[in-house]
Amino acid sequence: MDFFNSETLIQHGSRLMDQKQLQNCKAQKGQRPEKKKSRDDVIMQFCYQRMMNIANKPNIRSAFIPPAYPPCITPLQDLKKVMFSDLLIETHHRGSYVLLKQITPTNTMTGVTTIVEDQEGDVMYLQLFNQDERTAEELLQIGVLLIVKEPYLQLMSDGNHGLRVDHLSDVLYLDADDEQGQEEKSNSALFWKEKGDELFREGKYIRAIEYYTKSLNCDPTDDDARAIKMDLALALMKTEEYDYALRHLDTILKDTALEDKALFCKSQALYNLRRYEECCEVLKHLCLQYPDNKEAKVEFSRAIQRLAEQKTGKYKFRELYNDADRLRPQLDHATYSGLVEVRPSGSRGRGLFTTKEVKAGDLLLCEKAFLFSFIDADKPDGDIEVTILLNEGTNTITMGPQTGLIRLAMQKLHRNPSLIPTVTDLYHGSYEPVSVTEVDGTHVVDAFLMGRIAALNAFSCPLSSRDDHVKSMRGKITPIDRDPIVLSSGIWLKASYINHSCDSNSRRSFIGDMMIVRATRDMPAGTEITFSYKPGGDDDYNECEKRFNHWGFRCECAICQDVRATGESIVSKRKTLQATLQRLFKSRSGIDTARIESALEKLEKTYSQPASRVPRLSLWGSELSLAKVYIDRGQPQKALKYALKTLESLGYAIEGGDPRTGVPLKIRRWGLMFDSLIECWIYLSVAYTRLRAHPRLVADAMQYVRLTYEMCIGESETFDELYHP
Ligand SMILES: C[S@@+](CC[C@H](N)C(=O)[O-])C[C@H]1O[C@@H](n2cnc3c(N)ncnc32)[C@H](O)[C@@H]1O
Repeated sequence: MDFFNSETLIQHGSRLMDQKQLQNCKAQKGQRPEKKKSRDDVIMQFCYQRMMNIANKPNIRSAFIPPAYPPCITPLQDLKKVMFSDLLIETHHRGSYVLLKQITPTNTMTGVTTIVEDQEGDVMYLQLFNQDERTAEELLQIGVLLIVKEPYLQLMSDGNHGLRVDHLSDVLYLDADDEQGQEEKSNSALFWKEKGDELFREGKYIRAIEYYTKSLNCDPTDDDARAIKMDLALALMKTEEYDYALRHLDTILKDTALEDKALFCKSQALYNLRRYEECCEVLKHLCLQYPDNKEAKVEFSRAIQRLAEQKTGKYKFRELYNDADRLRPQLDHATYSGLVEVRPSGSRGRGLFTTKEVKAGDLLLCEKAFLFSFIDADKPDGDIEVTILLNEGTNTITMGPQTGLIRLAMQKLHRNPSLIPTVTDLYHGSYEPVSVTEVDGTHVVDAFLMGRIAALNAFSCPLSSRDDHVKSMRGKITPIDRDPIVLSSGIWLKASYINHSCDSNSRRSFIGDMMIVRATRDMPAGTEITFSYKPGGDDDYNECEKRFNHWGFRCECAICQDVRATGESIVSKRKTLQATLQRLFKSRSGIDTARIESALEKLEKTYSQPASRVPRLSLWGSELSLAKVYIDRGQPQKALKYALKTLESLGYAIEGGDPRTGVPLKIRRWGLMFDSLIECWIYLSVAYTRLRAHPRLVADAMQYVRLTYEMCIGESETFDELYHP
């Protein structure tokens, strides 16, 4: 089965959407669940499902996302304890909580599932979504006590009833010793520290943190407290809870015995939070105070490199490619955003604007993904897992790597709450999140808010724009026809403020999880940067109206406005002519250039506005194909004509370039940017060579090949490897 065939997946998703389960749920809403199965039957069924899941890992996992519901913001002490027998189907039990004991191992599917019992011995499925695997592995063990706040009882697809938890702060993991294992009780700080050390050595960092925290609560001496905090900070670094590590480290930095260890740990926490300036300060101090610390020197030079990238936007792109591994595309590089800032953008909300004048090709952003999820497409089909999420609230289907982003976001923010405001500030439409940010000592991150943010801000992307370009050069993929099930998806915080325009002035490209945005036009300071969210044409009136429904806006760029003003019948004539042209280019009896030229003339007549005002999206592709035909047939004059026409149709204004006069070729006004324009400029240079034009013209055309490559691929360091000048 071809997992990247989106049709198959969409059909699979639609079938699930139609499932009777949804109707059943609605019909039973508010009812008390019927007890059809005995406790043993429920446990046996679960264990069987778990065994099957382990034995034949399914390739497609699917899950329903219920209509949005807010996280619990009431402290536990104000909630009332209830039992399973009090719960009603499809109901959020506001003001209540259930105390549960885990009685089976876990089964990991789209969420983590286990069987729990309440204090009356009734059993039920518990489904925890957005949990990370490490927490599930370390904390969810048979015998563990949990509290689920404001429980939500669902009818599951297999007919069983289950508690569903989406928000991480709605589950509290109790200390099992509170209710059992009394022999483990101790008031000795060192007893708990030793237990923590043991768990740390076993790599069970979450539990080690639990024990170090217990140890600190047992009134250790000042010296012991500092040592425990150091161990705690090291465990927190392992679980990527850098904010919390910093909090503890700051209290022990005065301890001379621990200072270098604590400073080093602090520098690493700051580095991981991408606070490079502060990180450099700490490492500078550390290197001065402890000149023998070799590791600190290495880290200092790494942090200095990041800071330089952040400040200057100078990257060694070759290094980025070397670092970007198919299996580890997350790169260790800093974000540069020196020429842009977020400002209000009228009816478009906020947008990203230039702060200085920029030239076509200038680097506007080189941004490290905040979140990144990918599928290794080189795996055999049988090993690829695809998740499909069916959203009952918005009636939408999400699949592929984007489905992992919500879980990643929840975990990252849960571990590092200092990052929450930047993420929750991203556009989330009309979704209204709860205003409480902390409850029961835990930060509240709304899973449905993250869902909206991911849906409206995530971009799908290739793992390398350059590799894609090479593949498309070899005819393996056509960028425009790319299957919508792409292989990676991420959220880039700054780039999330870039609004869409079909008539855009920038291009984004990717190396691993770094997004590179370059200007494709000369722009004065204060220009709003736009790029295209979704490729589209100007030959489908209805599509033009609906293309951005997902994002909740209608594009008002010059191209879309012109499609509307042109009217449905002329616009659909474009489609017919485009189909004719495609047929003519594919004709087995040979390409009839006269007929192609005549169809192109007719197509040109469907446009009433000059191309400099409204680029002609239906025209340029065929003009470029015709230029290639003329190059192949040794007719350089005609090739030159159609290559120049291609540029003109995309809104470019070209000066000079006449092979007879040799007046230098210069772009007076930049138009729309597409990868295929690299080819277009190559045809121009070939045509000039064959026409024996002044060598300056060949050089001018080649200079634009390089610049176009830089805009589309993100860098020009690798240009010469592909295109020898
Ligand atoms: C990724 S966000 C872009 C930043 C957003 N404007 C903000 O205020 O944070 C996408 C949202 O921006 C708005 N948007 C983007 N392009 C637009 C356009 N051309 N016209 C109107 N709204 C647009 C839509 O609301 C869309 O859902």
